Amino acid sequence: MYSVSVAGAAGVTVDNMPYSIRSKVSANRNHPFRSKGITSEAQAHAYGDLVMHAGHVSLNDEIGELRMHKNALVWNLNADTSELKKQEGAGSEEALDAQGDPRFLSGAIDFSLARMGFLKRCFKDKRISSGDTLECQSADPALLSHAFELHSILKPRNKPEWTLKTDTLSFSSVEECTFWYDLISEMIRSQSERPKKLLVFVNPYGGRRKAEYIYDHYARELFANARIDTKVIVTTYAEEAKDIMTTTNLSLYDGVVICGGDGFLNQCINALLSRPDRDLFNTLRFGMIPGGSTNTVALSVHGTDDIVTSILKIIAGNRQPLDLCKTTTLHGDHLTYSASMVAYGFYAEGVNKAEGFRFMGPMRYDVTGFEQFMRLNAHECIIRFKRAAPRTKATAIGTATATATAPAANNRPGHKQSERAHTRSASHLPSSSPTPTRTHTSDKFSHLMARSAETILPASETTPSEQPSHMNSPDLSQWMGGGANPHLCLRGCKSCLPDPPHAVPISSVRRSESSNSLRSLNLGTGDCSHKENGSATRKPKTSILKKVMSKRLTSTKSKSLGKQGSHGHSRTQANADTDTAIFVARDIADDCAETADQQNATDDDVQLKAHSDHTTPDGIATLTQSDHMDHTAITATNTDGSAPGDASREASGLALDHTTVSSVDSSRTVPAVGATAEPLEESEGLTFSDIEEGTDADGWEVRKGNFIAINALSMSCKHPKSVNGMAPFAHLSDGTMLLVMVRQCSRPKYLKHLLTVQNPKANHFDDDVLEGANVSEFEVKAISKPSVWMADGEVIEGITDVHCSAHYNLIHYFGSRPAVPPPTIPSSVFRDKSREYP
Ligand SMILES: Nc1ncnc2c1ncn2[C@@H]1O[C@H](COP(=O)(O)OP(=O)(O)OP(=O)(O)O)[C@@H](O)[C@H]1O
Repeated sequence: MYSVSVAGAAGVTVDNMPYSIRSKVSANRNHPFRSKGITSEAQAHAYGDLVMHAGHVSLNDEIGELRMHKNALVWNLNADTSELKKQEGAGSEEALDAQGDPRFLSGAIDFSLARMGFLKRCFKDKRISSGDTLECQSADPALLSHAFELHSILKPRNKPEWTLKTDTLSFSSVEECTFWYDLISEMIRSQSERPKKLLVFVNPYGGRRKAEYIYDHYARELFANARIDTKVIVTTYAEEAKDIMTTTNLSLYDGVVICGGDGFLNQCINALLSRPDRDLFNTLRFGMIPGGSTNTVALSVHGTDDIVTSILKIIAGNRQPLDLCKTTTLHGDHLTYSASMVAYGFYAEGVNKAEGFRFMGPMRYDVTGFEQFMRLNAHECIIRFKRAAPRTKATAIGTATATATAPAANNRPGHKQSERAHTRSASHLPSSSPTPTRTHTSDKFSHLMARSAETILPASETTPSEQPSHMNSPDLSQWMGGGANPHLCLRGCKSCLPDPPHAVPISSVRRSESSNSLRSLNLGTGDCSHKENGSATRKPKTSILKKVMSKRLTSTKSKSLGKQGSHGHSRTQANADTDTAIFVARDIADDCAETADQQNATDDDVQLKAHSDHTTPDGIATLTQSDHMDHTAITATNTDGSAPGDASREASGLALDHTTVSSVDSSRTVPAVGATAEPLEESEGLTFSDIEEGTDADGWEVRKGNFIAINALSMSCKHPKSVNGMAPFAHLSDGTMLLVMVRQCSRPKYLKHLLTVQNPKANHFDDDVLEGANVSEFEVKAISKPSVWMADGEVIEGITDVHCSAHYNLIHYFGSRPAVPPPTIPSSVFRDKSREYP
């Protein structure tokens, strides 16, 4: 980014020069290229030899090419570049003399709107036709050869929309002109973050089915002028983007851009993370040109769903790390990753039903939302969640740096696993995580780092006091995990954490274990999570993995027993260390199991063995990891040869059954929404009434009852109808998500809640029907009347019981947070009519 003072625009941030498009065509900043019915994006400014870019023009749906030829501007209708080249070589241009009209000749070679209108009339009158070439001599070639156009991006401080600005710079000599042209070109080239090659997927099916139009009329020209090479694929079937994403060599691209909605983006993200070389997520960026129904991700990240803003952020090469939520079954079978929202109940059912009303466009959500409201189903379930402690940049930097300076012993060859485990535990989980983080990394050091980080970090550009007064309500701290001062995720956000200095391994994606996991509950409700379907029917994990998981249970035995009153002693240090090793082992095995179905790792990979230093009284954990991150195997055996975990299950008194992973009854069908599960009284093991609300032995909080909606939001989830979003204070990259639980209530109360969500001046967390918690993990087990789950607007078929965990900075997005809060008036209410697509 460079700040260059140009004539009449002092201090403008010059971000992109090679545009050949001028926004003066339209007074409407959001649609700079639309005016008077002419969909022309052509403002070809050809100045002598310094033709910046000719670009494409469209006139009456005809595509043409503008270019300079011997000091004359040539407009060749319907000619593609190869055709032009051929013509040039053969010198066979057939010029149509348009000199008869003085308007055409008088204004030099600036094809302003009037001239485009004139050309349009010519076209209509059949004075010119497709394939004709127009030639026009410059009125003042001497002047024009000493000037060029500078195109810059304006980033207003008082609104989130970015706009284009064009300045014509004239110089007194060709030398001076060339000097500045070269200098600015060099400055632009030195912006290393700008993408050079993009893979673009256009979904002609999503939203109002205008994605192709949006891409052609907004993005194509801008990308071409910014010299970004694009491979554009307009999808022809639902899973095409996923198929291409899993087979294409993505290392050729700087980013994947979708022109569509959140569901389409979700598909591409999941496709990347399912690849063997998914480490690409460290470098590859995702971008979104809003072309779907809600475009929540673009709205939440940029603060606006303005198409031009999204495109300009891609061109500028902005990089915004995003947390993802990973959803698995309670048994750990991977389901999906989501960037914005995971929902159960009200919203998920609404989205599910809305699929049948796609022809209505975004309005389908209103229709099904109304139907949902009239039904107002509540779903009986148990929710367990682990609150995330408020994090600050300071503490995060402390842990990240502490990680980077891990003890040298871990860096020695053959100790690769320990190193990985260390990295993960220290930097990618919320600090409140009870997982086996290496707390032995000097607390004093972390403390010092935290202090120094506080000193060096720039203050947030937007302090809470600058935000609207209703955003500072002290009541809001109740759902922030207590203590944190809630503030919006704006530029310079204080809660979002800096990207760690090291690459984030995918294996940072982990879930923590707790002995009271809901999967261990056998309430006789029928496990609805195992319907045969795409992702839900993944192969069960290896028996080795089961052993390790059971091993983990064994190690937590004393804790469980303590709860039961059989043994009151606390765990020994040896046991705690074993936990660490086994936990790490389980984590790697998780990765292994996840990737096993998606790839066949080559057998000739060099295997590195890392043996855990920790020997337990009842077992040894052995890790075997290949050089390749995803080629990992793991073994764990009890010294007595028995199946690990059996003892713990017997002793704990809970019907712990982690081994059901391999004994899933795949013939089970999913209960229909609203169906009642088996009565609890007749079930084996625990009954629903045995579960108590409050905090369990693992420190997780438990809620039970009838819930209308359970939503987990990784970002503010702004929506055209909810200008602040469902979670106004959620953050893009703080490693947490906001869990929102809406209990059963009367229709008027729920209506009030829905209206409050839409009211930008109200705080819907004041509603007593709702409880919010900033969490790092949660799990839900349906008891009766099971509903459906949805991730980023895509329904997860056949799943009712899930485990979700927040994962810090898992992908990078072409975007940046806005500097200012969203306007207080919902854009949907006063939407500028000119923003509607034709
Ligand atoms: N050519 C196609 N034909 C049919 N379906 C498609 C095609 N291309 C993509 N899809 C599917 O369309 C679905 C919805 O797309 P998208 O998310 O872009 O729109 P949306 O659902 O209207 O918007 P939003 O998610 O913002 O509400 C995706 O799940 C995707 O798999």
